[in-house]
Formats: sequence, structure tokens, C-alpha cells
Amino acid sequence: MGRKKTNRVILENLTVIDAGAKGKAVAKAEDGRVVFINNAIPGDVVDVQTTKKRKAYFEGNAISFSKLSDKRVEPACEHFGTCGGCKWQSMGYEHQLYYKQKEVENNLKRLGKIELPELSPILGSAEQYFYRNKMEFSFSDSKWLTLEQIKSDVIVEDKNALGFHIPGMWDKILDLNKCHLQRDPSNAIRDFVKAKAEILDIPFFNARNQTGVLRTLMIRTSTTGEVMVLIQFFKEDKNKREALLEAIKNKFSEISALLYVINGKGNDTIYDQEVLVHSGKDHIFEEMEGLTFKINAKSFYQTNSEQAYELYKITRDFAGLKGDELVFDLYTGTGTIAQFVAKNAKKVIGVEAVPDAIKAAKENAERNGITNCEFYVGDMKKVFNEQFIAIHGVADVVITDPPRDGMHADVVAQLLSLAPQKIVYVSCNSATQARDLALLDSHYKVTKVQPVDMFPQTHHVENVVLLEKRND
Ligand SMILES: C[S@@+](CC[C@H](N)C(=O)[O-])C[C@H]1O[C@@H](n2cnc3c(N)ncnc32)[C@H](O)[C@@H]1O
Repeated sequence: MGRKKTNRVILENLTVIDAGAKGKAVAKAEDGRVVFINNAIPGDVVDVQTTKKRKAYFEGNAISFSKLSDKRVEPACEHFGTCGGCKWQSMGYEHQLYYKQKEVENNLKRLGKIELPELSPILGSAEQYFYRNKMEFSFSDSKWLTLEQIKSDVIVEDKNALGFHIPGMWDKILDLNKCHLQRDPSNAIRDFVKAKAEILDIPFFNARNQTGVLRTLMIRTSTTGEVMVLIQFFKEDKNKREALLEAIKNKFSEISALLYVINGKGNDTIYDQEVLVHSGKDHIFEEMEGLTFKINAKSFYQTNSEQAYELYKITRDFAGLKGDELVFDLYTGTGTIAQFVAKNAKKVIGVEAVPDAIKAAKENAERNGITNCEFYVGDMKKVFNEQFIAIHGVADVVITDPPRDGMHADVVAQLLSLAPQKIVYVSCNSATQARDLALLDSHYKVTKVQPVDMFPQTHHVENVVLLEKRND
């Protein structure tokens, strides 16, 4: 069944039959073991170099193709295959949607083992490229070189890169030419920053040696047309920093918040750092159905604004509010869902672990003239307890939108004891959602399921479920 190559195996002539967890292609080896394959899609026939061998499965990379799937399309991006993002670009969008729908259905059926209504067809994204409103690029003085570049006699003069980490390599950065994820002026800003930094002779970061000056570039765009740019420096060199930021300001009049951080720590996260303003404001605004949301450098906001609007409309529709309900919005973030449904409810209470997000939620609600929303900070499993319910009352409807891990078992138990009429469960991970639905199944029936594609060209899928209290 296979040729040996060093201590790894080559599995020959495998037909890819499915797309599985984490977006990998799935085939069956001759011995019946499942093979999870990178860089192939359903319908391909491939030879696979294995990278992992376990009792029940293999993992590996497709190294040659004897047949290419008829589901294939030409990837739009020149960096496809090297860059870690947008791994499903070689598959037609209708097929991406088919496999996302199938993943949600499989997870709910196989992991949840619950009775399900017919799933609504997945809601595709109107924009299949350039849909992200936030991108973060890394600077590096040791850019990723292709095998041809390494082998060739031509010396690569420019070793600087501004782009994304190569998958599995923390210190190698792909120098981006054009990225298809964020709309203009994102690419123009990134290109300009790189060129100007080189003219000013500002050293790019070296993650291995922790040397250099320029660390990361974040760009946020909004549907209102505002743009935020944040540059993270490893060390302060006031003259060069100001020269670079002034040049960016003068070149791009649409930048309304030009920010920087001086971060000498071991890692790139800005969440524990002071964000300083070079020019303009420290925030931009996002707008949705007449509501405005203030977004600062550290704020969470759904990364596909247009599709977030669709997701929220489905959530509001599933909640079916008439105007006299008490609603809890668990894991509220900056309170966007809470404010979005507020005009249809008597009162909405949002809970969230991040204090800054709750501060923003309160500010946003005040600016939006919403007076029937309250927001509280805390870890859900601690805050959402008997005392919380004694103070706020029994919710008629609970909307819950937890992180990928799903809800803590204590939160599910508390939901069962609270016993609201309806629960609307928004999830970015249908596997953990299925687990939680199974825990709720004794008291709640799943009556609606609506998958939503927020991230075209990737395997990620959002899913909204309506649970209604059983009367028996
Ligand atoms: C998927 S986001 C939902 C955000 C929000 N619903 C929205 O649409 O913008 C999940 C949120 O849960 C918060 N979170 C994570 N763990 C939490 C916990 N244990 N208790 C409370 N909130 C938590 C995160 O900070 C994040 O804002």
C-alpha cells in the first residue's frame, strides 16, 4: 500500500472524499485508517506524505495529484499555498458552503445526538474576498524565502518582510504583495509603511534575537469609511517614529486614528500596553442599523461587519421578541447584540469578562440613546448565579454567544435552572455547541438551526440555534 521514505510513509493514490475538522481533506487509507490531508480538496486523487501516524488515523501533505477535483477554482491570491490564511481558496465557493453546512449538521447529529429540525441552508457571504475589517501584519528582518530563492545564485538583497507568519514557523514572515482579505486602502497602507520604513532605515524586528524596532502593523477599516492604523515598536526612536507616522498621516487622509505602542516585552500582544495617539482620535466608529459602535485599538468587533449584520438579524429573528421580555445577553462583548435587540425588548442585561468591553458597551448604549440595557463585568460561571437571578429576575429569552470552547458546564446548569422560554445560541464552533445542546436537551428542543458563513475561503463557520422550552 505504500512506499517507505525515511521513517515516514507515502500513501499512494488516495481519493479525497470529504473536508473535515480544521478544514483538512479526508481520505481513507487501504488499512481503513482515516487520512487528514493538507492542501487537497474533495475529489482530488493524491499521494500523501504522512507527518503523523496514529492508531486510528494519519495526517499528511498532498505531494502529487493524479486527478484534480472538478470542485477546484483558480485561487485569487498569489500567496495561496504559502500563506497560512484562506486555505479553501482553491475550492469553488458553493462547495465551501456545502462542506460548512455538512460540518454543522455532522457535529450536531454525531456529537449532540439530539433530535433536530431540518437545517436552514447556510447563509453565504455577499463578499467572498476583502471582507475583513481588521488585519494584523508582522515585521521581520528575516523574510520567508522560497526553495527556488534559496537554491538560486541570485542573492536576495531585501530580507525585510511585512506580512503573515508562515504556518508552524514563529520567526519567519511571508512578505505580502497583495492580500485579498481587507479592502482598500489596506494593501496600499501596508506597502507604503514598508517602503517608507526602509527609506528611513528603521530596522525590522528579529523575533529570534529580539532585536530591531518595527514589530507589528494593525489596520482596522469600518463601513463608515474610517480607518485606524496602529504601529507597534519594540524600542523608542522618537525621530524615526515621528518621521514614519507623519509620512503615513500625510499620505492617507482617510486615516482618522493613527496610533502607536512601544512594546519591549517578549510577545506582540498590545492588550497590556498603553496605546498612544500620533494624530486623530483613539477610536473609529462602526455603524449598524442606525446604531454606532466605538471601536478602539483593543476592542473586539466581529471581523466581517456586513455578515455580522446578517448574523444579528437572524439572532433577533430567532429571539422573536414582542417588547415586554427580559433578555440576558451572555458573553456580550461590547454589547452589540444587546443593543441590536434592545428596541424589541423591555430590558436587556449583558454580561462579559473583559472590563474594557463592558466600559465600551455602556458608552455605546449611552451614545445610541438606549436606556433599557445594563452591562456587568465578570466570569460567566461565577457571575451568572442564583444571586444574579434574584437581583435581575428570570429572563424570558437568553442569547448566548460564547467563545470557541462553548459554555462552562456550570453556566449550562444555571441556564437549566433559570429555565427561560427561549435560548438563542450563537456559536463559532458547532462541536462545542453540540456538546452544550446535548446538556440542554432534557428541557429544551432545538427548533431552528441557521449556519452563517462569516469567513469565506476558510473552513470556519458560525451557527445560530433556537432552543425552545419543552412543555412536557
Ligand atoms: C464570540 S465573542 C461574542 C461577542 C459578542 N456577542 C459580539 O457579537 O460582538 C465571546 C465573548 O465572550 C467573552 N468571554 C470569554 N470567556 C468568558 C467568560 N468566562 N465569562 C464572560 N465572558 C467571557 C469574550 O471576551 C468575548 O467578548
